[in-house]
Amino acid sequence: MTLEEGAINSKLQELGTGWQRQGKHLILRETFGNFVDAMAFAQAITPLAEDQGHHPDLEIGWGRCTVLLTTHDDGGLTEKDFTLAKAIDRIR
Ligand SMILES: C[C@H](O)[C@H](O)[C@H]1CNC2=NC(N)=NC(=O)C2=N1
Repeated sequence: MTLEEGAINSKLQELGTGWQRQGKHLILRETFGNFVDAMAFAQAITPLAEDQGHHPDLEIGWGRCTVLLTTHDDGGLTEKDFTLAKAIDRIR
């Protein structure tokens, strides 16, 4: 079940700095000093996603890893996206 606007805005405030809401996505653009660290960040997210059965779209380039969260099955933002975002915050 997708979250209502008010719930999305209040949950967004509970997340770490840098998370942005764009339409049906939560987005985090992390930067690094090299490609290896960007890849390592993506790899560190892997077990969190597997544990939660919820998977981000990741875009990796030199010095950057962009995390996009949405619940494809429901067509928008759900609790699952915020739960994964919080877990990602703990490994930043
Ligand atoms: C069958 C499987 O559990 C589902 O397709 C899950 C897997 N991971 C998922 N991840 C995300 N981000 N959205 C989903 O709707 C989703 N669905």
